[in-house]
Amino acid sequence: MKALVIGLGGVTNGGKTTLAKKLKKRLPNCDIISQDDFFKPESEVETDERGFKLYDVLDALYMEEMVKRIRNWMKSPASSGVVTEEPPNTCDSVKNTDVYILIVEGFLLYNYEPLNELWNRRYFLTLPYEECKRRRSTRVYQPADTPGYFDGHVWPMYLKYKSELEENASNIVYLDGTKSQEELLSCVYSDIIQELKKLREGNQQVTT
Ligand SMILES: Nc1ncnc2c1ncn2[C@@H]1O[C@H](COP(=O)(O)OP(=O)(O)OP(=O)(O)O)[C@@H](O)[C@H]1O
Ligand SMILES: NC(=O)c1ccc[n+]([C@@H]2O[C@H](CO)[C@@H](O)[C@H]2O)c1
Repeated sequence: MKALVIGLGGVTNGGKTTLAKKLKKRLPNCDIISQDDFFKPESEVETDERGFKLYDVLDALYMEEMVKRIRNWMKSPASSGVVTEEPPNTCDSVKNTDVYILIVEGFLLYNYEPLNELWNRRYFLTLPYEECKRRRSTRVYQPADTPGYFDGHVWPMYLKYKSELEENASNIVYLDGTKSQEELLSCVYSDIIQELKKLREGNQQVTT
């Protein structure tokens, strides 16, 4: 059995969750793990001297639990309940596939060492400051952003993380999050199909 582990990272409100759900609908045997499900409870998240809760750092997340969840999936993808009906709108090259696909979506995926060896392919959605701030202002988190939170914590942490990636991490496919949902979907979908084909061709080489 073969598995593909896809990272869908990027800026807050970049459209990660939206894109992951659309991909799942079009790909066979596809499951999603969301980093947002691993946030610590508010009482365990540190507060800085300005009174900002420090949510946009790895310390705010139960990362070991997330790695365990991913590794469990990899041990036995078929038993995680993802065996799906053939998606009606998928293309021929993924029909009758024995490949399982895991999409891990989240805002801090590529600066956590234990995850680095797991990815088959990594994407990163970006947004310019204005658009990110606009989208974020329409969302209500629990707890809600306090005044100045975006400019004082969220955006600076994102810039720091992104510049670390640009310096250290290779093979990340950057995506412009201002593109339409359809365009992003078709770009990432066809790229994943190429990865599936590579896996299949790899299979053939082994068996013939
Ligand atoms: N391509 C797009 N163009 C315009 N708006 C989009 C696009 N994709 C998503 N959105 C909108 O942007 C907002 C954020 O989307 P989404 O929740 O998918 O982002 P996210 O990256 O998962 O955010 P976070 O991880 O911070 O919760 C939503 O209101 C969504 O409808
Ligand atoms: N899910 C949460 O517990 C939570 C609480 C407060 C803020 N956030 C924000 O989620 C984004 C990642 O999706 C980060 O930018 C956090 O600020 C999440």
